[in-house]
Amino acid sequence: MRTETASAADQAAAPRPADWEQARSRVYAVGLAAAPPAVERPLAEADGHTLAEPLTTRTDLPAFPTSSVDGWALRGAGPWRVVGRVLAGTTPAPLTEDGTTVEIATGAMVPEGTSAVLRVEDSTRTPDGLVDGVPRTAPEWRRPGEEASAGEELLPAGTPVDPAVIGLAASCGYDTLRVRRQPRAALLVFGDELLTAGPPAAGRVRDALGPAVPAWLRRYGCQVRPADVVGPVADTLAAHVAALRTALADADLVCTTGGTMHGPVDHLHPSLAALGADYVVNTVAVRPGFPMLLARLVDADGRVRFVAGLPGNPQSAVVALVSLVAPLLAGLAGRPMPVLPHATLAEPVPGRGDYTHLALVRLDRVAGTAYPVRHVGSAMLRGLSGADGFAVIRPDTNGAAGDRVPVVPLPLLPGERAW
Ligand SMILES: Nc1nc2c(c(=O)[nH]1)N[C@H]1C(S)=C(S)[C@@H](COP(=O)(O)OP(=O)(O)OC[C@H]3O[C@@H](n4cnc5c(N)ncnc54)[C@H](O)[C@@H]3O)O[C@H]1N2
Ligand code: MOO
Repeated sequence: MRTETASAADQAAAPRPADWEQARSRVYAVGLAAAPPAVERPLAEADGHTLAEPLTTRTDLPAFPTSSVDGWALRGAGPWRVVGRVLAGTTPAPLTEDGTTVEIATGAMVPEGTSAVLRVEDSTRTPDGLVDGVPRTAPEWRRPGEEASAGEELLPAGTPVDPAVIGLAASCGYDTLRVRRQPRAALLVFGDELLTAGPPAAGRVRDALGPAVPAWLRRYGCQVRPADVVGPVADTLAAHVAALRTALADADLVCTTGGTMHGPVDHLHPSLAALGADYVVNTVAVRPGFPMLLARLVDADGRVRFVAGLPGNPQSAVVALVSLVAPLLAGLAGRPMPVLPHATLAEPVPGRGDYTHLALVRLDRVAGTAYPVRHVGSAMLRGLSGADGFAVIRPDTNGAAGDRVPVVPLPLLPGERAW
């Protein structure tokens, strides 16, 4: 991948912005190539990780013939003489004689020799204590391998581990899973004009990204410790380089906010040059957020770390998260490239010339339509707080009502935007 990058020192202040889709593919590929080695995690700690190997079942599922009802395991024709009882969790003796039965509990192993299972509610007792009744035609037990055969692949490597996956892994015999650990991220907020408390005033704005970006990063499956959120970092090159070095010691990914341009106190590019970083992407042909960047550092021992430069305008920073950071993290976790869902535009959305336009939209999930929201300036967060994601208007096009367009979703949780 080294050929795809250019050293920070080499690139001039006005590099050619990368096409938005190409930038996404490139950062994903570079992330995948740098995915950290697999680790073993107990099932109870595996949620949110990613399968490093396919999940193959260790036994047939179910592993033994299992009664699905409470009733009677019967052999031959009835009425049947009761010769015992089998509860879940034991290996029963075979039923060897026609006309005999054992009482059986749901989940118990069906004795060898059983020809049918009769539900308790379908059974009666004869005056002399025999069991009588007519078994239902549908089988009342689960056959071994009905759900899966031993050794069968149930889920591919790269599958995000969620509670359903954890339950499946437990049911087919796993105590631990080999997973990719969650990437560790840090955040440096640049701009010592920023206020970290109270209302904005006197030319100073509140830092809106220090509190929000770590929460977005965690939703993308990163670990971000509170101590790894630092800022505002003083507006000097030395302070920027020092803060980056410290953050890079532990993190796989350091996100920075602000300073992506080339103003008098924009020190990100010179800092990357000082650290010997390569650009994976240096500016993207997207509005808003074009100054976004992703740089890579490779240690002498081959350890790879990334710096994602998020523009200072708050909505632009989020555009950079969904555009570059999300595919990078998918790659680092060994997950597939995120597939973008599509929606039908309910209203026209203008294009942005030869740049991709990411336009905040609210989705009507039932109808599959996307409504542009208001208050969407790159310095604003009001529109974002009511949006589900960004409609993608490709370069040199305008979005007309009725057009099907890709949507980059925000990593929202169930229940959010339900109002
Ligand atoms: N001469 C040019 N100037 C600018 C251009 C351009 O093309 N030519 N592009 C503009 C665009 S687009 C963006 S985006 C910004 C990117 O600037 P930086 O990443 O260098 O960010 P700053 O200059 O530090 O800040 C920009 C803006 O955002 C506010 N800000 C910064 N950090 C935060 C924060 N944590 N929370 C809330 N608001 C923040 C800051 O006060 C500025 O208003 O450059 C344009 N300039
Ligand atoms: O690209 Mo800037 O991010 O338009 O505000």
